[in-house]
Amino acid sequence: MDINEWRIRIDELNDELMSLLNKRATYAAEIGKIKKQKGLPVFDEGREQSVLNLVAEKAAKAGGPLSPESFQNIFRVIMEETRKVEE
Ligand SMILES: C=C(O[C@@H]1C=C(C(=O)O)C=C[C@H]1O)C(=O)O
Repeated sequence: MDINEWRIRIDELNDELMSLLNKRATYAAEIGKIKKQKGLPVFDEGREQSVLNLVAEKAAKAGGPLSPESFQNIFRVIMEETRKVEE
C-alpha cells in the first residue's frame, strides 16, 4: 500500500476513535449528573489512578507497539478533557 492508502485507513480509525471518545464522554456526563446530585467533586484522583494502572497493565499484555507509558499519557489527556464535559 502507498502512503495515501495507509492515511485513508488512519482517517477511518480516527472517525471510530472520535465516536468512541464521544460515547465515553456521554457516559461521563451521566456520572457528572449523579455527582452533582450527591454533591461530589468531578475530579476523582483515586479512580483516575486506577484507570491509568489498568490501562498500563492491559497495554503491557497487548505488547505494543504503543507502550504502557504512551497509553497512560493518552488516557491522562482523555480524562482531563472528559472532566470538562462533567462540569
Ligand atoms: C468519569 C468520571 O469522572 C472523572 C473522569 C474520569 C475518566 O474520564 O475516566 C475518571 C475520574 C474522574 O476524575 C468518574 O468519576 O468515573
